[in-house]
Amino acid sequence: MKLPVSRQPAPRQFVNILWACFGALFVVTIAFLLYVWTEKRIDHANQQRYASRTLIEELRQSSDDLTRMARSYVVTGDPQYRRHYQEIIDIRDGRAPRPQGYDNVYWDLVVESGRRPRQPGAAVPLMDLLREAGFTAAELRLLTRAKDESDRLTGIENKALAMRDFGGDDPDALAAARAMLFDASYHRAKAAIMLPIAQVTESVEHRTLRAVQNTALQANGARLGFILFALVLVALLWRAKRRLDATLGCSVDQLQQEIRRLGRGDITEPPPVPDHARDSVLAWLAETRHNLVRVDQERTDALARARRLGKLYAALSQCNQAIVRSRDEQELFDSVCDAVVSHGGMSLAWIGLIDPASLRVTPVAGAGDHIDYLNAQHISVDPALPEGRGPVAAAYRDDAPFWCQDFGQTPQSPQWRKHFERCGWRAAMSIPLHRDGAITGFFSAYSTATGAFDPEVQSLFIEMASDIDYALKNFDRERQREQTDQRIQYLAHFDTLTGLPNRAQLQEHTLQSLERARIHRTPLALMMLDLDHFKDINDSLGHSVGDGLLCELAKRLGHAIREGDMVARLGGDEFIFVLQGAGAQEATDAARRVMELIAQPFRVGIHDLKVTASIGIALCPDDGDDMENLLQRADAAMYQVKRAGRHDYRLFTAAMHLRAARHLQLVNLLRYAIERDQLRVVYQPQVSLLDQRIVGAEALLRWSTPELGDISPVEFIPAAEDSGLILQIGAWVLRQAVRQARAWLDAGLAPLVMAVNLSATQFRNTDLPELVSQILFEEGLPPEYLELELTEGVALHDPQGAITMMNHLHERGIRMSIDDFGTGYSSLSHLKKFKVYKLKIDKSFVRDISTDAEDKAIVSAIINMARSLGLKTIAEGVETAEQLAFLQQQHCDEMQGYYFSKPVAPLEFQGLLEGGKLL
Ligand SMILES: Nc1nc2c(ncn2[C@@H]2O[C@@H]3COP(=O)(O)O[C@H]4[C@@H](O)[C@H](n5cnc6c(=O)[nH]c(N)nc65)O[C@@H]4COP(=O)(O)O[C@H]3[C@H]2O)c(=O)[nH]1
Repeated sequence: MKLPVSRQPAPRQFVNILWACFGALFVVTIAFLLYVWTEKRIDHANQQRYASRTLIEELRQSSDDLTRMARSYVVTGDPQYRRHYQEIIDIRDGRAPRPQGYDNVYWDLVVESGRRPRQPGAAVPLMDLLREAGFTAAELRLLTRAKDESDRLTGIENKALAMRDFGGDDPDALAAARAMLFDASYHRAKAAIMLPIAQVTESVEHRTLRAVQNTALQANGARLGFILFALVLVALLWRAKRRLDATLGCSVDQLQQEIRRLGRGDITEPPPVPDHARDSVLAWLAETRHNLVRVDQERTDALARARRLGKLYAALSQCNQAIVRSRDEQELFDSVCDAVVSHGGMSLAWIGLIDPASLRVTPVAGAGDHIDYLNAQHISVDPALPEGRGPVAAAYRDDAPFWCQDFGQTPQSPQWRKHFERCGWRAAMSIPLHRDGAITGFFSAYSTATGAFDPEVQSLFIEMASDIDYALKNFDRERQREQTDQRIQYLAHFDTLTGLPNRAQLQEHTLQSLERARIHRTPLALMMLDLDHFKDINDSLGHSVGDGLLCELAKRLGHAIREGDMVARLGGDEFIFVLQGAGAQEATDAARRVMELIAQPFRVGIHDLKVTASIGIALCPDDGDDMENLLQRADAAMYQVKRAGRHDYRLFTAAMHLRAARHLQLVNLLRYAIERDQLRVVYQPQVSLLDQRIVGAEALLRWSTPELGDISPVEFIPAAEDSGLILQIGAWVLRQAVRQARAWLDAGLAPLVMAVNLSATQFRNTDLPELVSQILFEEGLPPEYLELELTEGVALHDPQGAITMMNHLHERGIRMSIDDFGTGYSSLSHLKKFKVYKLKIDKSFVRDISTDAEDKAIVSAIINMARSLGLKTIAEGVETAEQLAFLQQQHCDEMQGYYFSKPVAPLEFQGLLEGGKLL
């Protein structure tokens, strides 16, 4: 890590001074060497001076010694002098070895015993030594002259010595010999030697002295230079030391000690830095220590944070594991709170759920210290309340995490502050939890450490909260899925409206019951129940009333069965009973009981309803041993009850089976009736009673098959309706009738209104107005010549739908009449809204009007009511003159019946038309 050092690095001056020191040291060294060299040169000059003098002295001394030896021998005749004399000459001329260190008086070489005190050296002629001794040429010339003079004197001396040798003790010879060595010529010869020697000596003295002096002068200069540079060096070193001290800021020892401390990792106390040393190594060291302390602190903080984060990551991991493992919210909340406290190092963690109505927050999970705090608190997010100003309320207000790093610095309601101080909490957080985008609760945590929620910790907690949100969403999804599964399961087995078992469960149950019956050879009854005229209730009072009735009925039926039996709803108002162990007797008893139950009025809303039911019963094994057969047969039995006037029960019989089989056969054949050209339309005249003219025709369908011959519409029209084939067949009839009306118009016959029966299925088909218009358009018949006959029941089943449909047809100019009027339960209020222009009085009333006073009254009432509503009336089934008379008397508008004509083929009808009046 790079430490932040506030000042510049060591000044350059110190280095410069150091370099100057090195330079000075170098110069001092050179000066010293120079000085030493000059000193050596002085020595050398002195040595040369001394050596020169010694050699010159040896030349002079040897001459003197020779003189002395020669005189001594001549005087004494002692041969040793004679030998010494010769040895001196031999040494001087290099014929005998020169004793070591010999440069002075010859006698130094001779002791009395004859023993020589010095070791012999090399034999070097004196002249050679002189030549090598560095004399100048002039000096060497003088020395050579002196040597030559010495050698000449040696000649004289040799003569004297020879005289002594040969003269012996002869006084003359002796005197002559002595004279030769002491006379003036001898002295002159001697002086001739000494003169050049003296000259040389003087010259050498001068020369060598001068050389010594010169060299001494140079040596003094070198010494001076050395001393000077040494002083400079000392000065520089002093400056360097000062600079070093200034740079270091303390002594090297102290610095070393400080660095050693630093090296040991001891950064506790930074060294004291005096003011003048603010820009020194010591200061930097102090700063470095300071920085190290800071870095160490930061590192410690980072470690602590990393540890805290590590704990929180562990808590997050635990939280995620809890999300994966928890089976429900409570387990999740408990686990998360535990994880945050035990792994995340928080003092307390809790989760509370909010009641949106009261804005109260109820803790549902918590862990950590002072958990009792939660239970004792009223927590709210209502800012109007004192308890609604805590962390949770703050998080709620902004729908965002709330962080409080230091309670001491945060304005909180005194109530919260008191609690937090008591519990030792310094920091807190609260994060809203969401469900479907709305706040559902809060995830809160408290810490005893100030600033515990730094950004990393915050983002971890936010992540944790979003994980909890995610888990809650998953729980919701799972719950929804379970509910959906249960719902699917329920829907798969139960009827949603009544809660009774549905067809699927009925099937399962019946199969099991049949199996049991087969194994135990016991009987079983299957009972089908259908409410009578339920549709009328549904249509007149609304579906909700109808549904209410079915629910009430289901309750009663549920109570009517024994344990082990079942009642299921197949749909609409159709219920099935499976009665185990029930034979004919038990089944009819059960049917009776059920009918009695149903006979009691039902209270649905404000309505008291009285209903009846038709029940068909099939028995196992007599009528079949599988569910399909038994159901078919119970249905057939019930159908017979319906046909027979309803409100009864009936056991299935073989005859019913035949009827059911016939029904099936009819449907099968009817499917191909059009394409096999088995259908035709006949027309029955409708006559005006005012002038007895044919004013209309009713189109009636006829069906004849090779297999079954002529089949009555009373039989096949219901089959066509049941099978849905009526839509196709009805459209075909409509087109035939319209086409026929157009043909008669085209034939120039008097215009008439063509009445065509519409079944309920056709009337409910929303495409009807378009179909009728299209046929009229395609066949070219104006709409006023068409009349659609609706049975009263058709209009009553869905009055509102009927009104809408009639309006649509009316807008297209198509007329409508109500067929079979009087058999249904027409509401006068509805009748007013119906866009019909004619009521057709049912033939059942007409049949007995001549004899039955009640029928007379009814027919009379219908005619009067129609008149008051501005509607025409037509009576059907008029067969007798009496009937006709009564109707005329009642001012009925039109009539239709065998009395005038049966339904006839088109050609025949055309004949009737062309015949004019029928009566
Ligand atoms: N006893 C007696 N009967 C008389 C007399 N005058 C007419 N009738 C019969 O009364 C029925 C009148 O037709 P409806 O009431 O609409 O009753 C019709 C009608 O509801 C239905 N139907 C016939 N053709 C069609 C059709 O094309 N479409 C639809 N939806 N229903 C049709 O079949 C029913 C029976 O039709 P039909 O057998 O043709 O029987 C006809 C007719 O032949 C009479 O003086 N005495």
